Amino acid sequence: MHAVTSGQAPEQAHETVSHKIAFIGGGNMAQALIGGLLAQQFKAADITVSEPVEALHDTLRELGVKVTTDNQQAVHDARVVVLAVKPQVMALVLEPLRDQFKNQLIISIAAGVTISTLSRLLGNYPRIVRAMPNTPALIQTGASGLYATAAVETADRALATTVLQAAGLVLWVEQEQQLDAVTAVSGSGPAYFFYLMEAMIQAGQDMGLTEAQSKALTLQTALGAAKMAVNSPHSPAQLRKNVTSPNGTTQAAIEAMDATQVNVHIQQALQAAATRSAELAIALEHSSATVK
Ligand SMILES: NC(=O)C1=CN([C@@H]2O[C@H](COP(=O)(O)OP(=O)(O)OC[C@H]3O[C@@H](n4cnc5c(N)ncnc54)[C@H](O)[C@@H]3O)[C@@H](O)[C@H]2O)C=CC1
Ligand SMILES: O=C(O)[C@@H]1CCC=N1
Repeated sequence: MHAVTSGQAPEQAHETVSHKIAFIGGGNMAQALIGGLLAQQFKAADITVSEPVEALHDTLRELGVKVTTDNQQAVHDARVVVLAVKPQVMALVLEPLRDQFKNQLIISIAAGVTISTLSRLLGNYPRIVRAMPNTPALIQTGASGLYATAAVETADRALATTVLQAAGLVLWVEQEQQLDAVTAVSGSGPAYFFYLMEAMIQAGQDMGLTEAQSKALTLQTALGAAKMAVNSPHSPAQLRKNVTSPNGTTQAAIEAMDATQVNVHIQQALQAAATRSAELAIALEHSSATVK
């Protein structure tokens, strides 16, 4: 795995980029990515979202983008098409689009849907990049893993990098299978930190803080720890040791976590995410039917 680019908002943030981008699906992840694009160098007028759920249209229109329910219309003039629907409906969504792609770069963000499945569903269309972003894209603090076959040209790779870089860190992987690990670590990753926050907020309340107090302390601590880990020359392991005074309170907490093998459980949880990503790939590989 190698980094093509890293860091947060790109340096050229205020230059306008004029590429027509169509999103098929306007749900959570599409909205997060659009938030990143709009905060960077992309124009709302160049973005079209096709979303069948009318209840989402007002939210999408508030972003300033064009909204439609017609997937074919959305992709027609686009330079980039982002497939942002659930893996389980990808086959149904792509079937009517099969003959609609001429020069568009397709970026699929669907977990576990392989390039070969996408290409097959689109009649061997070659210009496809798979990406696995995450929801902090909304605040340009996302992390995306990208993969494309050797058939995808440098210019298309660069364009995919530009689009996803508007959301934060971009890493290209050299093997498609590595996207299962990316999905487990960063795609689903925000949920693990939110889970830890939930548990810490509850623990603070159980020990006598109000919910507001416990939440404020937990969130600021998460922010501080993340910023330290990103900016420090030391590893997370060293930073943890720095907090841990001999026979102190942190040692008591870490010993309690080690006693119940919290680290092993976290590794098992990420493995479950990667396994599910691989399962989706297998289920969709030969089928055009929906998958559970
Ligand atoms: N939510 C997350 O944190 C991440 C999600 N992903 C991937 O992004 C994709 C979308 O996930 P979410 O945004 O969370 O789901 P979501 O359910 O919020 O959004 C999917 C949208 O697709 C729309 N849709 C359904 N059928 C459609 C059709 N025929 N044509 C156009 N749109 C249609 C739905 O109405 C829905 O609004 C999934 O494939 C997921 O694996 C990837 C990275 C992170
Ligand atoms: O839970 C999911 O399937 C999606 C993919 C990564 C994050 N959310």
